[in-house]
This record gives sequence, C-alpha cells and structure tokens, in this order.
Amino acid sequence: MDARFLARSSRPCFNLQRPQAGMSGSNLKTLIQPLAAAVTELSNKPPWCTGTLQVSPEDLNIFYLRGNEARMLRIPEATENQLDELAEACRPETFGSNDEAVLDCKAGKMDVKNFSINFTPGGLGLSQAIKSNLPGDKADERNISFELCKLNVYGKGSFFKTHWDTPRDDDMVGSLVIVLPTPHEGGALLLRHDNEEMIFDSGQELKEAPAGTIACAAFSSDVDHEVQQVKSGHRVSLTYNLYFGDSDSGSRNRFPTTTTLAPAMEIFSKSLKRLLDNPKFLPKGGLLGFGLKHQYPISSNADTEMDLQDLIPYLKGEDSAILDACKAQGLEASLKIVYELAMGYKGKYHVMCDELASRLEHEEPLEDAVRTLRDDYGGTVIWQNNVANKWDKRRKETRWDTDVTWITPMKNVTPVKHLYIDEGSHIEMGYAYGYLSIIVEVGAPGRRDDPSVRSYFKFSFSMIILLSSRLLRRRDANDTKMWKKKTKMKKMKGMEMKMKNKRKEIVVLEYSPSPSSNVSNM
Ligand SMILES: O=C(O)CCC(=O)C(=O)O
Ligand SMILES: [Fe+2]
Repeated sequence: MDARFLARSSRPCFNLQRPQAGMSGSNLKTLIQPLAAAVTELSNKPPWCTGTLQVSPEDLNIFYLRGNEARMLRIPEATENQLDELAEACRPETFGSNDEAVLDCKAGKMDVKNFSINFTPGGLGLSQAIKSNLPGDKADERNISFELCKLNVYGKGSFFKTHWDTPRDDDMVGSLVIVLPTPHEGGALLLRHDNEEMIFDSGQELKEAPAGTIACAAFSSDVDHEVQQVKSGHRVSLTYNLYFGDSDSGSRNRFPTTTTLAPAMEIFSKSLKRLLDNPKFLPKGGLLGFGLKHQYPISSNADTEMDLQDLIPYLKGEDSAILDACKAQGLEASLKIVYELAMGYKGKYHVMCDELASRLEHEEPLEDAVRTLRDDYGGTVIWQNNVANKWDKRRKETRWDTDVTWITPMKNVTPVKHLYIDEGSHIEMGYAYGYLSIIVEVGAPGRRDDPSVRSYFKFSFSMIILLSSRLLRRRDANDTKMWKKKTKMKKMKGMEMKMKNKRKEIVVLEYSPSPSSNVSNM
C-alpha cells in the first residue's frame, strides 16, 4: 500500500499592530517579533493533505441502484457508457437550498443509501495519514473516523463552485474526497486557506499512476474548495465527513500523543517565556492577542446560548498549541470575540466580548450597538477610530487603545450585515464582524501569571495626551515648537499625577473589574 501525502509549507505574514502607549511601535515590534515568528512556525503546515493510494481492483466495485434495479460497476474497467449510466442514476447535486445555489454545482449526486463500495478509508490506513498531516485536535490519542456522505459524478462541463462543507457536528474536523480511477481531464480540486492555495489535479495524478490507484484529498472544515470544470471523461468522487472519535472497524490503530507540532511548540513556548521575562515588555502588564488561524462552527442563532469557552476542546493544531503554551506558563488564556462595528462616516469600534452577541442584528444606531455589546455582553471597547474626526481639524482623532498587544491579527469569523441608524434617524448600511481570538492576561514583570498585577496607566496616559493636545491647540497663535514641547511635558507630568489619583475611577468606568475576581471584565 502506497500512501504519499504531500504537505506544503506556508508562511502567513502578520501585521504587528498598535504600539503600546509608553513604548514606541518599532520597539514593541522588535520585542514581539520572535514570538510572532514562532507562531508562523506553528502554522507552517496547510490544513490539507493530498495523495494517491493503490487499492486492489475488487475493492473498486460499486454497487448502486438505478431505479429499482441493482447494478454493479467495476470502476477500473468501466466504459464511458457505463459511467454515463452511473451519472444518469444520480440526481443533480443541490448545493444550498435555492435554485440559484444549484447553479453552483453541475454534478450528479448519489446518496449513500443508494450505493456501496468495498473499501473503507480506515481499512486503507488513511486515518493515520490524515491524522498526522491535518492540524490535530488536543486529544491526540483519538482517531479519525469517516462517515461516507455521497458519490458525485462530474461529466463533461460539470464543476462545483467554491464552498465550505457545512459542519454536521461540533467534532467534525474536515472532509475527505476520494476520486476513483476513471479517466478525466480537468476537474481539479482547488483548496484555499488564508493566503494559500493548492490545486490537486486528480485526472493528471491518476493518468500517470498504476492501475487501481485512487486520489485522496483531506482538508479541514474551514478550507474553501471547488472542483474546476471537467473537460472530458468522468470524474467520480466519494465524499466523507471526518470526525475525531473511534476509528471504523477497518483500522484500530491508536496514534502516539506526540504531534508534528511538538518542535514548533517548544520554540513558541521558549519565545513566549523569553518575552515574559523581559521587564521592558508590558511593564505594567496587559493583554496579548492571537487571532485564531482556523475558523470554527459558531452559532449565531439568538435562541442558542453559546459559551465561547466550549470551543476550546475543538481548537485545531496551532490554535490549540498557543492556548496550551500560554496556560503552561500559568497565564490566563481564553477565547474572546472581538466585534468590529463600523459605519462609513462614523468610524469603527472594536469591542471585545466573552460571548456571542446574538441580539446584535437588530437595527440600532452605531453607538447603541456599542452600548449593547458593553452592557449586555460585558464588552470592552478596545479600539476606536473615529473617521469623522480625521476631516474635522478641530477635533483630534480618537484612538482608544487598551493593552491588547496583537501577536497575530484578529481574524474575521462571521460577517453579520447590520443596519445602523445615525443620529438623524437615517439608516445606513454598516457592518459588524466577529473575530475569534485567544486573549491572554499578563501581569506586570515578575508576576506575569497574576493578571491582577496589572495597571491601566497606559490608558490614562493616552487620555492625557489627548487632553493636553486639546489644551495646547487653544494657544495656536503663540505656538512655537519649543513651547509646545516644554508645556506638553510639564502639563503631562502634572496631569499624570492627577490622573494617577483618578485612575481607579477610569478603570471602573471602562473595565468594570468584577469584585469577585482579579481579572478585569474584558
Ligand atoms: O467532488 C469533489 O471533489 C468535492 C465535492 C465537495 O466538495 C462536496 O461534495 O462538498
Ligand atoms: Fe465540499
């Protein structure tokens, strides 16, 4: 048995964003660069694997129903006519639920109850190959199990447009497509994730392979994929859902708990430790943010309460590795959703919440949406960019930044179309996006694992800069560079003292730390 699985390496680039107040952007960037690079190492495997596999010819018999008639087709010897008959026994694939969606796929589909085939992917040993090549789940000792879904026949001109496979369950990790050895040209499978793309041309792979070879592609559920148009022949594929769970009866292997991520994880842990040991990094403590690499099925249904932390056991590969490494350093790490609320001229807000804001879809003014997130979902505005102020020279652009230092940028999970109403009751189309991230709470140097040893001085400090620049502007007429510099320094010092005393109030106002815990209410 010859299983050749290829993995291509990827090096996504990360924006190192938003300098911390009190530290220049480039200094912070330099400090966190090794950790960001270590994440890149964690993510250097694409969430798919492809390859070919030789099976015995008798395992390639398909038994299927054509009307009330039972048929058997020996795939390696199938003629064009026989494959046409198989296609006729299929019904059109109805991807999606409306007529328009049908146009997204021009292929014949046969439900699993109407056919059977002799081999199982588990029996062919695919479980192990997939397990070691796909980003894994935390519970590495669990095996991959397969659920056969359907058979597709793509005749000349058939295709399947870009889509994601709908997850059937929380523990569905991805899909497996097996293309059977029937001659075809075109019909390549295109896989896309982040900025990476791969073309798996089954027609080409099988043409050059020994008789009885099948082509396999397994990919994570958040991979966009499509089947390009078939130019000639028939492309016959089987689709399976992949789950973490017991293996099917064909293969009872258990896999070692070590994963291919282990070396990269060690590098990540070391970089994290080095960063935390550096007293210049977050000298007052703060929050680290990692945008998740993978997307997860999250319900936006207002009737279902969903605790984001319930997703933790299902985190894949590098996402799970980051969370584990942070926890291993004794740091509090949890999943948060950061909503981006935006409306053209009103600007943008980033509001970080512990739970999904299922009631956010109502029409409401932008400011009310922000308030809903804060009041009903314990949200914190972590960033605000008031576009209007850019054009209004009398007001300074507000940049409301807290202690979130993004090591990898936030990632969009669920675009939610949202109508906002401006102050004059005009309805304008804005948008709200949700970004799932791992947020890690970091205490001040020496007590990194204790997030209560953290202050919000940076926040007060940026307030001071804003206030003082406003005061300065009143004296426009007499402005000189030196005067500005000196007065600014003097005023900032004085105000810094005043603000220090008021700091507690500000903290309560913006962060409302819960009295029962040391952790601020993010
Ligand atoms: O036939 C294939 O290669 C892919 C089929 C597919 O993506 C699907 O059925 O969802
Ligand atoms: Fe699919």
